[in-house]
Amino acid sequence: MKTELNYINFLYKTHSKREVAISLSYQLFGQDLFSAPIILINHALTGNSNVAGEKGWWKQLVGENKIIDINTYTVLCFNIIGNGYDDFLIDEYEDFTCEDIANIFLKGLSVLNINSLHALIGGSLGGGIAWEMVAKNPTLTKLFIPIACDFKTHDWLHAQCLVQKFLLNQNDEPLQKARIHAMLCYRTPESLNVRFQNKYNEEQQCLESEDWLRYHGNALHKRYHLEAYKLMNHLLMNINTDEKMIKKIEAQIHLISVDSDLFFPACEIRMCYEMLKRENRDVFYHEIKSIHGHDAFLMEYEQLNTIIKNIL
Ligand SMILES: CC(=O)SCCNC(=O)CCNC(=O)[C@H](O)C(C)(C)COP(=O)(O)OP(=O)(O)OC[C@H]1O[C@@H](n2cnc3c(N)ncnc32)[C@H](O)[C@@H]1OP(=O)(O)O
Ligand SMILES: N[C@@H](CCO)C(=O)O
Repeated sequence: MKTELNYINFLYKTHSKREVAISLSYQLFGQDLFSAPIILINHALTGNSNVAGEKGWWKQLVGENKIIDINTYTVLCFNIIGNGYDDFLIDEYEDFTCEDIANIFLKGLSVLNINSLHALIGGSLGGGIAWEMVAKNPTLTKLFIPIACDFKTHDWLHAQCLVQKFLLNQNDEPLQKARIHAMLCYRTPESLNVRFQNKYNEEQQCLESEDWLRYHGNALHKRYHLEAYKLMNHLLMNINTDEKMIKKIEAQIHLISVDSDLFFPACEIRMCYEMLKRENRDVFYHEIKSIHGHDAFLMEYEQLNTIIKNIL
């Protein structure tokens, strides 16, 4: 499957009052627009609009005869502006918050004449942006499915992103080192200890776990821009959805957490569920059981497939 990048161009004034020429890129998969229900998927930190097909980051979930079946749905995915996938980078990244990205995605939907969605799904940072979108437009979607994320950045997440910021702003392999620290936030002690068992890699003269971390640092360095990572980290630090507005969301809400998530802990997502329940929202809570932590939403496909199949 090969789908092209499309662009929507407009001027946008950020919350910080900077006017920026935006070129919002997106990809469409499956059925032609307006011939089928539309599912918008918001990508996570280092993801992009290429959600399905050979190199699709969620090809286990999205595709022909997959749970998100492109024979049934039109799947739309925007690139978070400045992620570099469309060669567009942002230097003044601190001008943007998740609220700005939500406004930009909503403008994109409006330019495409999409007034309502069958489902809005977002993982991690993409889920944070999705929360900001539904808070701004409570009738936007029939189903709202935020995965491994919350409607705001809590202290713990902010603290991890602060360490990321320190690493990204120093000169010695900034992106590689930040990714190595981030991998520890995306996994758990048990995930690493069970997998690597203190095994030593004779060739590399280091623990297998260290080799794996270095591999991931270098792999991201090869495929990602430092400016883009700084922006994404800054956005993660600035998810700040208006709590009053989320109580007005009309969609059926399905919160999906990972029981071992160190980044967006399940206990916070459960608290959000309780709060929405008290407000009589149509809300459900699902939990992925995994030793792998936050990244389980990219690993535990059997569980995720079952959960999402029962929702759609
Ligand atoms: C969510 C979004 O919006 S998109 C972003 C999602 N994608 C990413 O985060 C990309 C980075 N990838 C990852 O973090 C992980 O690969 C995951 C989460 C996708 C899967 O995790 P795991 O199942 O633990 O995979 P793991 O990290 O061991 O291996 C991934 C690849 O790295 C390779 N690899 C891992 N460690 C090493 C090493 N030490 N030396 C060489 N290669 C290695 C594996 O062989 C594998 O290669 P393959 O994909 O060609 O088969
Ligand atoms: N590991 C994933 C998810 C982080 O939330 C990424 O790099 O995008």
